[in-house]
Amino acid sequence: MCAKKIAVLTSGGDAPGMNAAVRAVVRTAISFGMEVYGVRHGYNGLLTGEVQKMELRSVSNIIQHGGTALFTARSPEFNTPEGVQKAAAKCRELGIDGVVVVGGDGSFRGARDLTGAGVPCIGVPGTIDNDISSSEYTIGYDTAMNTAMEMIDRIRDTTESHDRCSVVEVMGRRCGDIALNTGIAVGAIATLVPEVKYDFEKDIIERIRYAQKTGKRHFIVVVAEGVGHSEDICKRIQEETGIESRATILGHVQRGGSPTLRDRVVASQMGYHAVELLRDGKSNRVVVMQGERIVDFDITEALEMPRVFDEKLYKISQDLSR
Ligand SMILES: Nc1ncnc2c1ncn2[C@@H]1O[C@H](COP(=O)(O)OP(=O)(O)O)[C@@H](O)[C@H]1O
Ligand SMILES: O=P(O)(O)OC[C@H]1O[C@](O)(COP(=O)(O)O)[C@@H](O)[C@@H]1O
Ligand SMILES: [Mg+2]
Repeated sequence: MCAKKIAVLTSGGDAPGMNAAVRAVVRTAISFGMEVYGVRHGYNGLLTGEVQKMELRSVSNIIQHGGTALFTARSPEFNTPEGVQKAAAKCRELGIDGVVVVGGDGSFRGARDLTGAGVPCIGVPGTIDNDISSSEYTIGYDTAMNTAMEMIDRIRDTTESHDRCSVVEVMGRRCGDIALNTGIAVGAIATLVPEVKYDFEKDIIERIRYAQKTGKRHFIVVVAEGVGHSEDICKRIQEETGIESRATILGHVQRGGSPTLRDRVVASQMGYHAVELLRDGKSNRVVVMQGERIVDFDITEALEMPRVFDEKLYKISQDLSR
């Protein structure tokens, strides 16, 4: 059945570009003659009925803003069989026959369960981590990496002035993509990612010593959040090399800020595609990027796809940082 009255929500960690996705869903739905509702605070809004009708102007002036105008949440109540049934009942009560969920892997599991409870859902990947295995790209990733790069460039100015070593922790719970890319972009001497086991002596100390011999006097080590222990790593570097060292955890600064052009455009394409799917009577699909094209997969199959770590990019990062 083709959806006539749809809802859109943002869920999990916010990501720059989520607003562009919401705007695209709302305006596409209206141009297809559908009614569209905005759900606040992620799945929590479906449980409490925090739902409002959206018009063309409801999404004016948000495309350039970070965060999510619909707010977001991690909802423990929804993450139970009873919670999913309660949310499905609320959708039926409101006459909502399709939901676009903008979020990460956790949110997609929720979308799969809600579809199972009778409410057709479409997932749109919005997370800075780029950890959705079925998609080459997730909304917010480009902005977050550029923010991390700019912050580390600043750290480098002061690190260089003092001939120090800076250990910088970037976000990425189970995924080293932000670390790997920013590590290359800032010329880190070592980059630690959760996908590759590291040896402290070989992968950090020996690299620093070799570069010291060739005249290098300041060092940046990038550590993914999923590897952690950046304070300890920093202390050990200072103890073993005698180089004065400082640790910085970049944290949530990476999740905020105005989305880059890439995030705004990809979010617009993905939001549009999601509404096309609901218009065509599809459900339990996730919108993804494959080879720079926007396509879709079954959510359940997409969630089972293994993540592919870019070994070649990792090798490049190793060979260039000397
Ligand atoms: N296995 C699951 N089944 C149903 N709902 C889930 C599941 N995992 C997560 N969710 C819902 O999705 C929300 C967002 O997931 P989370 O993992 O926190 O963020 P993200 O979507 O960014 O990965 C959770 O708070 C929960 O309500
Ligand atoms: O803001 P919170 O809830 O502490 O979550 C932090 C986590 O969210 C992220 O920023 C994004 O992850 P999700 O997209 O899975 O929410 C991770 O990089 C980080 O580990
Ligand atoms: Mg996640």
